[in-house]
Amino acid sequence: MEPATMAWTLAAAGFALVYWFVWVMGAAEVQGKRAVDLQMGSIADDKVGDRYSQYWSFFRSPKETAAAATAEKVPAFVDTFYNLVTDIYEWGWGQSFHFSPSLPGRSHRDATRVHEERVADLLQAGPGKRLLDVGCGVGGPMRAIAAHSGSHVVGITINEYQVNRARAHNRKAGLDARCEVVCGNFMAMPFPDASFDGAYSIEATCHAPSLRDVYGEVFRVLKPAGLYVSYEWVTTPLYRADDPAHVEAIHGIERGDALPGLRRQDEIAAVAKEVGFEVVKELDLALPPAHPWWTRLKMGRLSYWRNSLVIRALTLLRVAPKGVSEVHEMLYETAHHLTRGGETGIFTPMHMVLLRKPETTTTTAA
Ligand SMILES: C=C(CC[C@@H](C)[C@H]1CC[C@H]2C3=CC[C@H]4[C@H](C)[C@@H](O)CC[C@]4(C)[C@H]3CC[C@]12C)C(C)C
Ligand SMILES: C[S@@+](CC[C@H](N)C(=O)[O-])C[C@H]1O[C@@H](n2cnc3c(N)ncnc32)[C@H](O)[C@@H]1O
Repeated sequence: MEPATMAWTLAAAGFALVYWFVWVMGAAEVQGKRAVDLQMGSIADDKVGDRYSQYWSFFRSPKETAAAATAEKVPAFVDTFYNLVTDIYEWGWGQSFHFSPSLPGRSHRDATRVHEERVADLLQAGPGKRLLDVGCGVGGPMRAIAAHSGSHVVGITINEYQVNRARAHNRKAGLDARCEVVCGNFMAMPFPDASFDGAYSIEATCHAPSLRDVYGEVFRVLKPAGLYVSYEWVTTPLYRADDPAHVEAIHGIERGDALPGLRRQDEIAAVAKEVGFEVVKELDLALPPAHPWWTRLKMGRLSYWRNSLVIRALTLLRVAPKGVSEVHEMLYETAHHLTRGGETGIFTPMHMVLLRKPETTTTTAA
């Protein structure tokens, strides 16, 4: 072969390989985000590195920092985290930012949908009902629940970038008339008292420095007899604070997921009762006969490696902002800690509580 022909053939093959690797393989499981579209939320490209260091500085705060001062900073720290990870999550996981028990012989997408529809069924949702999604992400669960039940869903997230992504997805799915998204803090919600028939939170309230504050707000905005379902991230009774391997896994989960501190399983219902809820049902959905939720993380190892290469190449070509690689590495590590948490049984991301606001509430004088 002529050297020139050889060079052209190699160049064409190289181009085809890069195209396949980045545009085809690199697309999200639920198409919508491609590697070439990765941004860092609303952070300007040249500020990604700074924000990433800022994120880590939260975990380096001096011990003597008053707990209250740290708690005040949590919403801004969580907002920064979601600016950094939202696109990578969408690209590598899909539009629902949570886990689900795996369903043998069925896709991740099916398992995710079933876990979300369970919420709608527990809430007895239906047409004419107005539901609140507490910590809605980019709205994967909201769309599934609105489509399954016919209800109207209002979602709240602290992250403005997610609000825009969620609204765009709602429009694209033709569900924008029944799915609304609001930017705000779920510990001080911009909704009137008794304005929702039901509410749910999927793997979101673990970001709150005080569960009492979120549950108290949900209680306030629910109508009397309204139901609330929450899937909580907690440590299980198998967790031993004197086992260094346990501590490492739990700290790894907290650091890689913007958590001010994981709660114990038995704290959840206690807080719910304190704010006035009746506990209708409480169950760890990760327990057998459910199939492991962490197998999806384990099976993804090959694609993480591919994703890492794609991100490095795009950063080098200046298509993706600098700093994305570091964030991706952090998530890779987090996946390892989450898997350890699941395999050892010391952690669950799906401790489910079904709560009811009593028909009549008595207000106690202060
Ligand atoms: C509820 C929360 C988020 C839970 C999960 C949706 C995410 C937790 C860890 C994330 C991921 C880890 C590894 C990434 C991988 C290296 C990358 O190539 C593709 C994306 C990942 C799979 C990413 C996807 C989302 C998670 C599974 C928390 C924050 C409370
Ligand atoms: C892991 S994501 C889960 C999103 C969604 N429930 C899902 O399953 O796809 C957690 C969500 O909680 C939101 N969140 C965390 N702290 C918040 C706060 N203080 N106020 C409002 N939203 C918050 C985040 O912005 C994010 O949307």
